[in-house]
Amino acid sequence: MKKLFITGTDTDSGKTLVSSLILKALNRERLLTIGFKPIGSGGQPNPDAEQLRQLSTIAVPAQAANPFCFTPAIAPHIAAAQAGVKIEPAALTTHLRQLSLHKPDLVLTEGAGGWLLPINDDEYLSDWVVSETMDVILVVGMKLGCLNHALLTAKAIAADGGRLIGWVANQCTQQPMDYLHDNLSYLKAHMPAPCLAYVPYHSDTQQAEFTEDERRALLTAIDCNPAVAE
Ligand SMILES: Nc1ncnc2c1ncn2[C@@H]1O[C@H](COP(=O)(O)OP(=O)(O)OP(=O)(O)O)[C@@H](O)[C@H]1O
Ligand SMILES: C[C@H](N)[C@H](N)CCCCCC(=O)O
Ligand SMILES: [Mg+2]
Repeated sequence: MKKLFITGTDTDSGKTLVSSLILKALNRERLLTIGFKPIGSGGQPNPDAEQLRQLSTIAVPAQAANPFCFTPAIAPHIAAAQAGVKIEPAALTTHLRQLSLHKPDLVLTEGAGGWLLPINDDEYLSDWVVSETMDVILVVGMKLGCLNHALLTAKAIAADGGRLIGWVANQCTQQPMDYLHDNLSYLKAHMPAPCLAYVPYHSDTQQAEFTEDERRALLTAIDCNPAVAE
């Protein structure tokens, strides 16, 4: 079972949208997929988890797809403390193992916020991701400030011992950022992993899909040979 983790340069950078595009691309290869949002804040049920559940080929209950679910749209460790819950890495692993019993080819785990998300007073989600040896894809929300956010995140992933296999540029604002092309070129030259896709702004995100080349780049990055999967 492959374990893919989707992180972002920030909250609202486009992790759920890009996760959805990845699931759509993998589903076309008839791979068995489960979308997992272990920790979510901002709604019950969590809207991200529900979106990923709809695009997963294996159906799992809402609670299994999003075991730590908090209503207020605040940092999850604060919401957890308010609810009298402590989020611990061992529990995250238990929930992931439960999903593995469905025998998926791939579990796509969406983070919350960015790479260094506190899960309690002492621990970060990123440490659990590294301990689970997940492949990481970084979603870069293309807006002013993203160069620093993308480069810092890539540095942190490497320093933590994580495996960044690629990044996706996501035009997360309706008005494209100024000098988009120059910013993209800079990141392509300086990020330590390949750019797998550029996602333009979509007025209807449900219609969004990767191009054929992007789908192939993704399958190569996660080491899924289409010929074998078909
Ligand atoms: N390329 C895009 N085109 C149109 N809308 C977008 C695009 N990227 C992001 N959005 C919109 O911006 C909002 C934030 O995107 P998204 O929910 O994917 O971010 P996120 O990183 O998953 O946030 P969170 O940290 O809450 O999980 C959503 O309403 C989404 O539809
Ligand atoms: C509510 C929001 N959309 C996300 N679900 C949670 C973002 C947490 C960010 C924590 C932080 O880094 O400050
Ligand atoms: Mg999301």
